[in-house]
Amino acid sequence: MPKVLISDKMDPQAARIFRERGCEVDEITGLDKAGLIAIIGQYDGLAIRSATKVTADVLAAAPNLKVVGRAGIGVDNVDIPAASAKGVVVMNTPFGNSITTAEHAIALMFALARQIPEADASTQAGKWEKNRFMGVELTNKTLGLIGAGNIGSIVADRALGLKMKVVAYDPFLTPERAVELGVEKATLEELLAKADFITLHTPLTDSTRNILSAENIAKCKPGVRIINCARGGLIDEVALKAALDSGHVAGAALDVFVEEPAKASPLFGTPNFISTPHLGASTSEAQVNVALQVAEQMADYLVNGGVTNALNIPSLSAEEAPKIKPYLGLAEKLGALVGQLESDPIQGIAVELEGAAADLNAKPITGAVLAGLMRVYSDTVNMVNAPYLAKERGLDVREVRHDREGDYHTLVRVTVTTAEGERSVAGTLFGDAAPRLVELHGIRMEADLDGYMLFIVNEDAPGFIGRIGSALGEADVNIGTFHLGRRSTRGEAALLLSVDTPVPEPLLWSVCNLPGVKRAKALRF
Ligand SMILES: NC(=O)c1ccc[n+]([C@@H]2O[C@H](COP(=O)([O-])OP(=O)(O)OC[C@H]3O[C@@H](n4cnc5c(N)ncnc54)[C@H](O)[C@@H]3O)[C@@H](O)[C@H]2O)c1
Ligand SMILES: O=C(O)[C@H](O)COP(=O)(O)O
Repeated sequence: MPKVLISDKMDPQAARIFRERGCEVDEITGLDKAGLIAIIGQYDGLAIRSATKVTADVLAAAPNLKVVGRAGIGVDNVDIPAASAKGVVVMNTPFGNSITTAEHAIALMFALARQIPEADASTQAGKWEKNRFMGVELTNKTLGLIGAGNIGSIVADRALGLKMKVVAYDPFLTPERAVELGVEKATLEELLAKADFITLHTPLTDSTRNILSAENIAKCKPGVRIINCARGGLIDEVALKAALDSGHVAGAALDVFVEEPAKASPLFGTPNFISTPHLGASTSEAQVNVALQVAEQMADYLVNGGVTNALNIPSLSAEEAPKIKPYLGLAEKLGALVGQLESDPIQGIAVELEGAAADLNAKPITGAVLAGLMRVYSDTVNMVNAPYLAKERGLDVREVRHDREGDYHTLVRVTVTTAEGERSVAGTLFGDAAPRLVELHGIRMEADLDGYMLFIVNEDAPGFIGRIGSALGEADVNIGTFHLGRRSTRGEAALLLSVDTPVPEPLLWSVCNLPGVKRAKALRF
């Protein structure tokens, strides 16, 4: 039974779903790095929010870990390249808290416009400072939206409802989408010059870090009010403090900080500055959404191999997963076959899909071929890290789909290129489920690739099969199945035998030395 650790505070629905889907689950929150490293080794899945940092050393201490699930959107607390290299799938829940976070941005915009937190504190202190708190209306003001993705679009919709004008800067926003959203597409410079309020809704990347730098803050309209419910690091906090002090920025509301938890900040105590402790996603509705979704997704992966909302592997819908699963088995076996057969370094690999296979998502099938191939060199390779390792090794990987109908209703062909040229193997699915080899190096041959096998290339000549049978018999190696094929009568032939026990090295040598044998390889599936 897969074992999952929930390491951040999560709605109890997550644990319930994990159990219902057949996973064992522990909830241990508040662990420091050493504490997490000490226990992570026992788990197949790790469910987190933003507090747990899944660093390379945490991953290194997690030999059984298969999936990290983020109950939320941002995955900047997960070292995705390190997870990919270790074959760990990283998933998030990209929509479950979007409305809630957009509402928090709108709430902070209102709070800034009417200085609600300061007015509240003053009133409760018995001051009744009616003349001190003069606000501004939102109606007819311009909201500058930096980032018009899921959350940004919801903010735009709500702001338009408040009769604001919305200008948006997002390099991926198409003119058509801008029209659909009812926003004016702008450059960053235009936005900074026009906006009365600016709200940030981008991830933290190299292109967005300090997008509100001292220089860009200086380009803003005097009296601008700034809201950040996305990620700390999008605003230069020191520059923001200076701009608040000078009055160039009339107010700022941050839910997120460069350093979190933000126990101290140059901004704290600044007039017209509002802060919340990363509460954007903290509503009961959003937390139920993300908890249910992350547990469903992780359990689906751990139990059925279904992949949804993964950031480092192509997704497989619940509908696709059962259809594609037998292909993954076939693809791994074909990859393992070519990986074991080739002695020369493989320079390139082509995965061709024909018939019914051509209608499927090729990425996971290619991932499985690469995993089978590279597992020959390392048993920690899987579908997740295989494409990364292949890229790292400079392997040229191609996917080809053929519309043509071949001899089989579905076919996967794997062709490898080495210094010696190209060689291919092909397989089909019998009854849409059972993987079956149907071609090996251009020779038609039907076989199950299973257990211990012996592959022999020889000259087709009378008496050869008897000699092989005797050699194996003398070494007490029992033959299970026997598959024969040849290019032409008395030409090159190939033999694929399944055997009950491993082929010992001395037997392999004596087979190689039999008259007519060109080469022989012991295989394992
Ligand atoms: N405060 C919270 O609790 C909270 C809750 C949920 C999400 N978030 C954060 O909010 C952010 C937005 O989430 P989302 O779901 O809308 O993400 P999203 O991926 O749907 O949208 C992000 C948008 O940013 C745009 N973008 C990327 N680079 C840009 C750049 N250089 N300049 C301008 N735009 C750029 C993208 O094109 C995309 O449209 C994320 O960082 C997420 O982690 C915070
Ligand atoms: O990216 C997110 O989903 C938000 O930052 C929410 O983070 P949290 O789950 O820690 O509240």
